[in-house]
Amino acid sequence: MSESTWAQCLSYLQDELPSQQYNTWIRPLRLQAAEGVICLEAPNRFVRDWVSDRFLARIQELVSEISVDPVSRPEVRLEIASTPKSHFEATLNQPAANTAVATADNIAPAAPIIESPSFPPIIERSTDRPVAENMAKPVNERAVEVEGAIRHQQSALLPNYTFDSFVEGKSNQLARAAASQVAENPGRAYNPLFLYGGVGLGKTHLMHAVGNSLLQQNPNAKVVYLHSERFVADMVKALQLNAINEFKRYYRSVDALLIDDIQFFSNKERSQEEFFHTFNALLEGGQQMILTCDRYPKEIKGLEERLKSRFGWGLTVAVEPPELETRVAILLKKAELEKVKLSEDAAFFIGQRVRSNVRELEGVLKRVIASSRFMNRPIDIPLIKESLKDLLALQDKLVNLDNIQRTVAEYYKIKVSDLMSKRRSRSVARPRQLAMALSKELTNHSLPEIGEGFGGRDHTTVLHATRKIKELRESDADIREDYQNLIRLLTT
Ligand SMILES: Nc1ncnc2c1ncn2[C@@H]1O[C@H](COP(=O)(O)OP(=O)(O)OP(=O)(O)O)[C@@H](O)[C@H]1O
Repeated sequence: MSESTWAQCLSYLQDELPSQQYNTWIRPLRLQAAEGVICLEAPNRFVRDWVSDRFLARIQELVSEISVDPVSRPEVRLEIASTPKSHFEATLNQPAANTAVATADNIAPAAPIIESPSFPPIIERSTDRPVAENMAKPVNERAVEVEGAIRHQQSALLPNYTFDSFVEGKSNQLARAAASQVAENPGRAYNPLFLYGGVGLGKTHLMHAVGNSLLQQNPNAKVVYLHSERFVADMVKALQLNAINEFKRYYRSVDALLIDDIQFFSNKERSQEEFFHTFNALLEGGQQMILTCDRYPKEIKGLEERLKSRFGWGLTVAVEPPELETRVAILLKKAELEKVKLSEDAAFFIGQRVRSNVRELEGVLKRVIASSRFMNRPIDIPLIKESLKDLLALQDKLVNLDNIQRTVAEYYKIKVSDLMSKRRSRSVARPRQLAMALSKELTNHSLPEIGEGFGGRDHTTVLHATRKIKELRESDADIREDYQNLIRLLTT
């Protein structure tokens, strides 16, 4: 099969599947030329099994339809791209040390240092110490200095960011499953694990959960967590100290490298170059990498193509904003951790009103807990209303029936008056039902009020609409995606 037939097949799949599924499962597949068969390479076993269970039949069908010669229909085969051996297998049996971070003495044998073939100009320049001053220092001294500086700056893992304290829901199920597989099988399950999604949705939490679990299994493991800006700063420092080899050695000696918010590598060419080589060395050495980003790798502007494509070699998973049930479960869990009594009704009330992300949800809960302590009152709905007065007033102003109707009409390219009309054709009836369901979810209006706002309909019509949309969100990927997009448009 030619590249172009596969591209055609991809474009069908892209239309058929929600983007998250397409990006996670289909996009990483690579076509390998073979005679009479179509060999698709999956980056790892997990992707291969998943694609095989859920998408292979459809891929086969499409390939047969698209193929020029219908008689010799090629068979589609899925294989795993060859993966490196896990570095953890080699280090797991080493004696435990008191620290999870290497010292100059206990540094594990470094992965081969690949010198950059070309040396682009340094653009992430810093000016606090002239290079010449450091050139005079003996190499060992510089190495210790760089090691010390890096170790000093490196962030510690947060001990409370564990799998136990992470509440699972539909929005993060896949990411959590992938993270726990990485924790069980570092360097082998998926490398790198790439978590992406909006702010405050739990990417850092999951990343730390893997790190904490690795340290629990092997206290001697060198698990390094840092923000991408730290990597850039360390590199600049190393260049100033004329100790870039020590920098390379340090980062390549880790058992697991966790880098947060890699979108900050954007337009930092020298850092990308350095990271590219670190990445290759770690991958070759079977050392685990986990990366987070606020968007899908291919959408990061100012990032080299070769890095983008390498990020897809492991598993790329989205973390979505949590749905209501998960928001409520998170609130109950956080209250339990804080040893505070929170009824389900109260959690539901907050969860319905705070929808953007988990960090905001936590902030609101903290405010409510503080008010309850301050006023010495139990957490009930009147107390919540009082302590969140400003936020609720602002929300009422922002999300109302009017702007829900306008947003939905715009989204489906229909008129607001269609939503009010009695027209029953699918092209307006479905958007109308969605708009009603969103009104129920996002505003404090009662069913009769919503019915009234949609051309004087009965409250049972609104009830039917909300039930129908709930059902469709389970069974119809397009409706699920539309609903999430609309929530996002209306609440952020
Ligand atoms: N599913 C969850 N269960 C429990 N706590 C969660 C969950 N998701 C997020 N949190 C909490 O929400 C807060 C924000 O999460 P985190 O810092 O991991 O977000 P993030 O996706 O990395 O955001 P950013 O991109 O802004 O760094 C943290 O305190 C985290 O513990």
